[in-house]
Amino acid sequence: MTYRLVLLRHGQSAWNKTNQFTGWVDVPLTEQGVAEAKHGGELLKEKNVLPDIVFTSLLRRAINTANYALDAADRLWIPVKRSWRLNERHYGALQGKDKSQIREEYGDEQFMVWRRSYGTPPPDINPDSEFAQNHDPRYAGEPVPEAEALANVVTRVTPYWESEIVPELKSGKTVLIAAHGNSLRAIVKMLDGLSEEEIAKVNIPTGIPLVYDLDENMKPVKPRGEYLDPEAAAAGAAAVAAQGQAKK
Ligand SMILES: O=C(O)[C@@H](CO)OP(=O)(O)O
Repeated sequence: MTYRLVLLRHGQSAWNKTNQFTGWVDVPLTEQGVAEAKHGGELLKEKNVLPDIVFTSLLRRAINTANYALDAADRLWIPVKRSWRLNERHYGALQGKDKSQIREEYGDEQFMVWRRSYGTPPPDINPDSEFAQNHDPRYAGEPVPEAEALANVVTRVTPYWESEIVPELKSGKTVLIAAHGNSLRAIVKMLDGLSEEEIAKVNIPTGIPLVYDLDENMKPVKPRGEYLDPEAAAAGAAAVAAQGQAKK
C-alpha cells in the first residue's frame, strides 16, 4: 500500500516577477502565474492524479493557485484546510527588498546564506514595517515571526504534517499541498531526509505538481518524487536558483 502526496508551489507571483523577497507578504499571482496554476491542474487531470483534499497556506498566491488548479482538474469541490504553518518562510527585514540589490549590497556569499542556508535567518523585520504581519487579523493569537531560517520552517511545519496531513494520507486520500518555495523545501527535506547541504541545492519551480508515493512509514518510494512535467520543472528550478544574479 502506498499513499499519494502532491506538492504544488504557487504560480508566478507579482514579486517573483519583479524579483523581490516576499515571505509572508500577501502578493497576488500575475497573469502568467494564473496560467501556470491552471496548467498545473491540467497536468493533474491528464495524469489522473486527482486530489481528495487540499491543504494551503493563508496566502492568496497559494490559495488561488489551488483553486485554479483544482478547477482545471474538475476537483474544485474537495475539502480544504488552511494553516499559517504552510506559509512561505518569513524573510524578515528582506521582505519587499529587490534580490539583485541585496546581492550587490551584501555580496554573493551573504546573499546565499540568507536565501539557502539551513540555520541562519535574515535580519529581523521591524514589526511596524509596512511589510510586517504583526497586525494582520489572519494571525490573531498566533506567533508572527520576525524572520525565519529554513530550520524554523521545518519546526513549524512538522507538527502540522504529523497531526493534520499524515492522517489524511493514511486514510487513503490523495493529498494536495499548495504552498511556497521554502515551505515545500521544508517538506521535501523532511520526506527525503536531505542534509542541510543537499536541501540548499533544491529549488522548487512554480506551478508544476510534484508527486510523491509514500510507504507505510511516510518515506518516498522514489526519492525526490516525480514532477508531472520534468523538463519544465528543471528549467523552472534553474530559474529560481538564478534569481538575483541578473544585474539591473
Ligand atoms: O521571496 C521569497 O519568499 C522566496 C520565494 O519566492 O524567495 P527565495 O526563492 O529567494 O527563497
